[in-house]
Amino acid sequence: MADSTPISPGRRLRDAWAHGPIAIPGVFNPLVAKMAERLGFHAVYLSGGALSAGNGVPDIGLLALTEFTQAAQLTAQATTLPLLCDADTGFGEALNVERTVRMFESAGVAGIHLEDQEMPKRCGHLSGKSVVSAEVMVAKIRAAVAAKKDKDFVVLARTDAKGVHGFDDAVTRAKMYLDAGADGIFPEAMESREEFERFAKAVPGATLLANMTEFGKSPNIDVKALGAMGYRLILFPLTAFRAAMKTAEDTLRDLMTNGVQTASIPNMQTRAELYDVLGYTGYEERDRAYFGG
Ligand SMILES: C[C@](O)(C(=O)O)[C@H](CC(=O)O)C(=O)O
Ligand SMILES: [Mg+2]
Repeated sequence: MADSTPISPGRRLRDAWAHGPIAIPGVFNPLVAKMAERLGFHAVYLSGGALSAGNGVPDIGLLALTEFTQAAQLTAQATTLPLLCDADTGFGEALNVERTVRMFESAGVAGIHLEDQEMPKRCGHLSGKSVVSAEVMVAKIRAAVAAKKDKDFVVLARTDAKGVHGFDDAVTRAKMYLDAGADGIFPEAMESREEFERFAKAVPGATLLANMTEFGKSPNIDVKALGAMGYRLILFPLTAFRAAMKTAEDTLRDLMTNGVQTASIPNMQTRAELYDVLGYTGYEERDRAYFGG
């Protein structure tokens, strides 16, 4: 008899990168997740930076775990794609991390990344960060691995150590984090193509994530080239967010200046396009069918 167990989100994320490398776009709301699915992406990402900025606060660990998991749940429900979530520093210490993992997992998320920054954390591409000891981070990873119900739920360890203690410490930490049970490593803020390459060689065989955020310390490298270096998950955390915010500002400026939005209309998603992504007609058809029509 065929196994009817549904494939878990974590399993789907692992399967996606096994065929990888995959581009994982940050989706700053559930509608954007639907768009990404339609465009053929294999996974989507909930960025702490975008979630924070979208709610009007900087990315320094101000939003609560429940605010993250609520956004994650709505996003996961909007798409069949596996959702990778930013879990910042885990919302506390090792015991908090247990609960963090349980909450993200029950929100329907495929996996998270946890970072080794000290609070208040900041964007990994800013200077002046500090990191906790490797031992503290190892404890958090052990707690995360112990807490997951689905063995395929993905726990990636991000190290911000490169910008604090240098490249070698990032490599040492990566190895410790893998030994502690992390499924892969996110080396934050590599500063050149050569550093991305060197890191991949220093941690052979590991599942690696490359963060292609804009206006930071890393160069923008394409998915194919990063794949050839050994990276499997290529993150574009704020790409669509930054573009959308720029368009929003331009549109509001146009309206403010001209008292009418006509010039901005060509930049807009149309009503028909919106309803198409939402599957609006399907709702109407089902409603009629429930009434026997
Ligand atoms: C990946 C990241 O953690 C995020 O929240 O999206 C950020 C991205 C950014 O601020 O550019 C980070 O790299 O710290
Ligand atoms: Mg973040």
